[in-house]
Amino acid sequence: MVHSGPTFMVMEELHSHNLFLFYIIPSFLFLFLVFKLVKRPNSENSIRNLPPGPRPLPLIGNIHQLVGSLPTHHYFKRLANEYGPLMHLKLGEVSNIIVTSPEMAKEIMKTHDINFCDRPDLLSLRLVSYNGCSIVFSQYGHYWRQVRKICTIELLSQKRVQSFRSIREEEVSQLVKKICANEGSIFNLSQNIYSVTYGIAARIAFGKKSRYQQEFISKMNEQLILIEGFSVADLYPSIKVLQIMGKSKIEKVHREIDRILQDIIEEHKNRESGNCEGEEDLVDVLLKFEPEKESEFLLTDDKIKAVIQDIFVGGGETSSSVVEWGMSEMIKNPKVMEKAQAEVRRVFDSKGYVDETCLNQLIYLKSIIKETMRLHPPLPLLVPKVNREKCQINGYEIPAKSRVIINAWAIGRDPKYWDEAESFKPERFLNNSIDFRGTDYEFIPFGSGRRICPGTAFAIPNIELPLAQLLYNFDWKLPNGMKNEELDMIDLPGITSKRANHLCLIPITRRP
Ligand code: HEM
Repeated sequence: MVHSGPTFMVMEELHSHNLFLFYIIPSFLFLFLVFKLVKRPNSENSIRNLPPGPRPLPLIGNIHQLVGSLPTHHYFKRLANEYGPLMHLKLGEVSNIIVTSPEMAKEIMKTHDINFCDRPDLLSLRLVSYNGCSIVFSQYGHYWRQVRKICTIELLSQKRVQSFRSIREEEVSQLVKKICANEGSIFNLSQNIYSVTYGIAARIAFGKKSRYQQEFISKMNEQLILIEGFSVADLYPSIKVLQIMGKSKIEKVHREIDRILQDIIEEHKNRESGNCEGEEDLVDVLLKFEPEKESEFLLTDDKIKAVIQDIFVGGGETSSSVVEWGMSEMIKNPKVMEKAQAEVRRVFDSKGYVDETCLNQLIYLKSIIKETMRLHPPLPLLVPKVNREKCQINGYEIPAKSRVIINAWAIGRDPKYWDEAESFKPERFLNNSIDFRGTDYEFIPFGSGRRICPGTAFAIPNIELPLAQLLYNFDWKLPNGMKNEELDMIDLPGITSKRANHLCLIPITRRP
């Protein structure tokens, strides 16, 4: 879901040497400096005992320590090695608290959870979420509770997820057919995995025959990229002119998405009056709460549009990333791949094809999926939180309204909690109760506490089914005589941790 995080998005912008950054910042820094020199000290100067962190420079704070070609979660991990699991970083004029241990994560998401349940109010996110009406970016309170409850019951429950089984099976079978047709040649698995999971999300959200599907997917991707590189204004919230200037590009894409979503809603409203029949999709479900209906809780069109985007990005982006990294790790670790293939083939050979009926028997595959999310959590920095009130954590003072970032990626690789932390060893999850439900703080790919991801039941079959199909039907090798160990595992700077380079493999169809 978009999962879009504020501060670290900004870092990606810096990595890509965004022109905006270089032209706009110098022009305003001078004015800002003068302004700050005249108007000091601010309230932050008077705060004592902040968590340790590198010394900030005037104006830019610690931004310079995060500039380079690596993703932001790598820099945060390096700095945490020096400054500890609760670290204070000043980025622009904003206080950030970076959390890098299970104990500190538990403090934030369990002990003090209710204080840390808000989200940062950022320019780009405000725009794309219709003023904070999406589940992921709404502030903690009545609206968030209601809209999350509707989605959990009506869309994300086990029963509902089960009802989407035929959609998943059809879409993944199409992928298998496409791969068969490309047997022996180089196949871009990354691209095709993303289009399958987005295809599933689109069908569940809009219904079978949406003519807008492709256009919507491509605009959403455009918006995600813009969100990632669009937050200079959010580093300097007090410079209002940056907020105004920052809007234009994202506003344009957002208007296009808005138009598509409004058309889809209108189409569904007409269909509701009896034109068409078919399975209930997400838009049908949300329209039950439109203001004309007799419901206790009402959703306007804008709110419906915000929620569709949540589900769409949540349903598409994150699951694809797990499938992509899972296949990458198995290519790099051929023994794991062989063992997984043997399991899938043993379970499904009597049937002769893979469907969802026996996915539960794939115990080793499930441990591969956990191990993949340990090393490559789709949202490496989760989704940032904000605390309403000042509080004490581990003896340090956390100022009110700090942006709190939890580095789940670094926690999953900490040798203090994991043997051979950097190695891909799915066996560690066999005969082991560690799970991603949010109570084992050394393994938190879905977050924890009140704002834990509500999409786990929805996500798991989206990951298991494609992986089982890829393992059952094909053997895989790297192109151009490349050796398994030569496959790079570089992640793209961004709020979601995709592979930087597409995974391209040669499929060989298995003929039992
Ligand atoms: C492997 C798949 C997924 C991963 C790893 C994942 C991870 C996350 C994480 C880390 C958060 C933030 C938790 C926090 O703030 O502590 C989140 C929030 C959220 N996710 Fe997911 N997610 C996945 C799939 C999905 C799916 C399939 C959906 C829906 C179809 C979904 C919908 C949401 C929503 C609506 C939120 C916002 C919750 C809130 O703020 O109350 N996610 N997800």
